[in-house]
Amino acid sequence: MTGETLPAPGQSREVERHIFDAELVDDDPLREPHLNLRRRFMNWWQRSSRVPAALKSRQALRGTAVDAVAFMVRSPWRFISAVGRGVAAAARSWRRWVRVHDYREAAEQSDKLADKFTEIRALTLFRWKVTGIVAMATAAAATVSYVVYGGRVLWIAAGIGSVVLAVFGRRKDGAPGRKPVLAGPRALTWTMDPQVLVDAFRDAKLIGKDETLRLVERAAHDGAGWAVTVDLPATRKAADVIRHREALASALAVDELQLIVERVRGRGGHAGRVFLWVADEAPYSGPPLRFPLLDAECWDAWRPIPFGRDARNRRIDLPVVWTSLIVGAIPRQGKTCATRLPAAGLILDPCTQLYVFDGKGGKDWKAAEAVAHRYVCGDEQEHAEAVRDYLVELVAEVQARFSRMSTLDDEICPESKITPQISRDRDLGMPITAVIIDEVQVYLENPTRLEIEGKRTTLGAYLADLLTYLARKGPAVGIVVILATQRPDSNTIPSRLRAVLGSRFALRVMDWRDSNIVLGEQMNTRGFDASTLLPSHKGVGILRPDGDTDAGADTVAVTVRTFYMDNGEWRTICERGRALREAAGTLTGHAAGDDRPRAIDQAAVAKALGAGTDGGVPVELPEPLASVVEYLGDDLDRREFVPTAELTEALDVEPSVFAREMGRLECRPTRHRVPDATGEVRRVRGYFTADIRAALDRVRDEISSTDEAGAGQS
Ligand SMILES: Nc1ncnc2c1ncn2[C@@H]1O[C@H](COP(=O)(O)OP(=O)(O)OP(=O)(O)O)[C@@H](O)[C@H]1O
Repeated sequence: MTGETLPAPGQSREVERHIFDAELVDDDPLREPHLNLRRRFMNWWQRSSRVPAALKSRQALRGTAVDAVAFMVRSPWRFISAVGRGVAAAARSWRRWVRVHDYREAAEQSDKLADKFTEIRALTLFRWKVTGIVAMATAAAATVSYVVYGGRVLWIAAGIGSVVLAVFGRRKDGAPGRKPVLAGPRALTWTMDPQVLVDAFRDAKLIGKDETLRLVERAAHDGAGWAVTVDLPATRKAADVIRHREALASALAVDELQLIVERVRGRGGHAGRVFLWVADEAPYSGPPLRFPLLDAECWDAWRPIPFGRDARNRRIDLPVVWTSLIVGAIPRQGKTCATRLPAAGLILDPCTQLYVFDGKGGKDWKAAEAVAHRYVCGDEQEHAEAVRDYLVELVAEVQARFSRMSTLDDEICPESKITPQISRDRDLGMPITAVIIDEVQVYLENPTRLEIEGKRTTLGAYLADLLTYLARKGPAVGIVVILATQRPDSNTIPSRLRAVLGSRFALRVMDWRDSNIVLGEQMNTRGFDASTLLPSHKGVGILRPDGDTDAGADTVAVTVRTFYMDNGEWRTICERGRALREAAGTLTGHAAGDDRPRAIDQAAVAKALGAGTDGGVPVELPEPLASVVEYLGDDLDRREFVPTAELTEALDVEPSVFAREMGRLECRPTRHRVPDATGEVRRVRGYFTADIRAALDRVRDEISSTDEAGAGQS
């Protein structure tokens, strides 16, 4: 994924060299002493600790001026609130004094309240009298002063009094009773007062009561929002702030879609440095975003394809070669539009071959017929069978490409992986080949029973096997698999297929489970849940690209509003793609009127698939059981008990969510005595492996009985 274009490193080196040369060449020797003096003065100015930091650069001066203006603007309000707090604090202190609070408390604690009662009462009465006398004396003094000197003196006295109260009531961190219980709305106040930001972090439980933040960069307006960079206290992690973004948004009184939290990596970044950006208003609204490739004459499939913009309006590009993509959403959220974006990039590269299968059977993909090497549109049996035949053809093609690649010399093929040069060399016959399937669930749910090389299966399961093979092995030889589905549930998209799809894009889905199915296990607990997107957010989804994002490996996903292309514009792209292919002589297959299937070695294909699935159809275990079984491996039989803490840490899951999901599988935790690292025996919560094995058997039984019932019906 890439953002806005930055100057190439080579360019910046060139700029540096220019400055260096200019400093060496000086043909006026008379200016030299003057220049030296100036340089030495500047050096001293920059390094001297006596010169205030604010005067050392224009930027620092501007920052200080902004701070000063903000301070002046805030001062009246801060003064009034400090006086208010001073009045409350003074009243509270007087009350404690007049009630002889300390003496009373001490007597209470030593059980001598009854003995001291008369003394305390006498003291209380005396203090009330003192209060009365002081009040009367003050009133008399005020009246006399007013009569003698006029109203001015009262104003001066009130001024001095309020300054004294303001000093008395100034906010001290952690002082009880000095903080109002009900704070006003926080939105944007944090930009003026970093203390509000610290309070928000404390309220969201991201830092402790006694901990604070270090401001790395002061809040500044950046694009359509406010940005700030802070350092967390030692031992606190930026990844946790990202995970609990929603709590922080609540503490800052903004919608979670308005808040962007990123870990700062690379130079100047570390595990505890967080960048926050808060949008001024709800992002992702406004008119649809125009697709930049509408103005491109052609495109290189190897370049990341413009996909959309994030909340900060940064362009998000999606690489498609060497990876694969799944798009999932409930109907009418912009799934087809999102899938057509990478397809458009591939169409505009005349060296790319396209297999387009539309399970919906509408006109969304009709225009692609003009460029597609293979094209199927419809949800009938014949269509599912045609898709199967073409996928088998592709699996055979992958095998053929691997064997051809093994004969290439190291110079052409250095890594036994396709390169741009190989993909464009027509003699090698390995163009980038994209399989794009919209509404893939239509084909994957096909229940027709099949027997492939003696193994009983369904047509849908066989298609899933073929796609799994293509997504797993294909990228290395230039095969790109792009799938879109309206039903991102675990029964429709088997986990063996999901596991090999590199990039994921989830538009709005029904619940967090569906979101996790598209984006990956536990992504909701890491702060990414596509079910929280709004219905009005058409084309807005969470993108989890293959590999690291610019924001680093901890920011695994980004919310993106996709570019939009209407049917007319889509048709224009397809027509342009056809013209490019005609000119390059690369129009083949369906688009060139040739739908003849290629001769295939079915046995070799079945063997390849068999090797990929360990010779049998794997049983689909529900999560988190699948992850627990995978983590424990042989320990599932060897160990007797596994502590919950060990499992939740290893699987990186929220303990409460984990307990609930395991409970649903009738697997409940118990307390058991286990020795810790020091050998001391302690009672800890966890699961007996016998219970996990029993849950595993139950799930396997359920799956096989459903399979048999399905077979019986057909
Ligand atoms: N990026 C976008 N920006 C603005 N509007 C969009 C965007 N993407 C989609 N839409 C709107 O959403 C509507 C539905 O889009 P689309 O047909 O792609 O949804 P879908 O999820 O494929 O629907 P279905 O499941 O019925 O096929 C479109 O008609 C369009 O008006």
